Amino acid sequence: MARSKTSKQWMDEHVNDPYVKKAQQDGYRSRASYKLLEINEKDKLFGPGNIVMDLGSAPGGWSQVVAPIVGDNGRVIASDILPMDGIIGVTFIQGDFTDEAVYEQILAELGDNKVDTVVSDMAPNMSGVNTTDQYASMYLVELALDMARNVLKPNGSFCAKVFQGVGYEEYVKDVRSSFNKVIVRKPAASRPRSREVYLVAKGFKG
Ligand SMILES: C[S@@+](CC[C@H](N)C(=O)[O-])C[C@H]1O[C@@H](n2cnc3c(N)ncnc32)[C@H](O)[C@@H]1O
Repeated sequence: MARSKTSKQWMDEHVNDPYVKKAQQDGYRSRASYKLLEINEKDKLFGPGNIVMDLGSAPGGWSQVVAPIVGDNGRVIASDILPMDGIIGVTFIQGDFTDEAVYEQILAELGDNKVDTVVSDMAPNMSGVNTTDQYASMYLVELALDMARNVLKPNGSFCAKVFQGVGYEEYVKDVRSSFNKVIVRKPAASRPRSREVYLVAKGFKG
């Protein structure tokens, strides 16, 4: 009963959501595109010729934003546990990011290149149990930070979705230890009642 009420609420919200409508009009696969567009407008996360890694990329809304900006001289390496339809200029690797073999496959795809910006919009399937969900999501952002530390060029950038809750403050501190500047963003397209925020970290200390 409670469940069907929640799904109805979700469906009503989804149908009336201005970003869902806008995404359909603009040809974006996801309303999440508007979060990254807003963040990039403010924080200039990537530009022409950049190499960008997009973690938790499906269905592709963020890659669709990044690929035309980095252009023909740039590169986007995207990965998700779910399949993703192709996007010109984007190399996609499907697999579970917590699986070491997948992590290694992403590194292999990169070869000797270093990355200008790592973005992560990864979020686990929510079980509804707050502590379980919080631990699962913190684990994913910790792995994303680990990847960023491995692949970023000195002065590179990192942007990750993080849920405020247990472990959040420690995580922000950990990010601060590797970057010169860390800002917390809550884009307009992020639902107010969601505990998600986006950490934008610039100036990787290398
Ligand atoms: C909010 S969605 C990303 C939306 C995307 N940024 C876009 O604009 O289309 C979160 C994604 O994280 C992915 N994800 C969750 N757990 C993952 C894992 N263990 N490994 C890889 N991807 C994962 C989900 O499959 C989902 O596609």
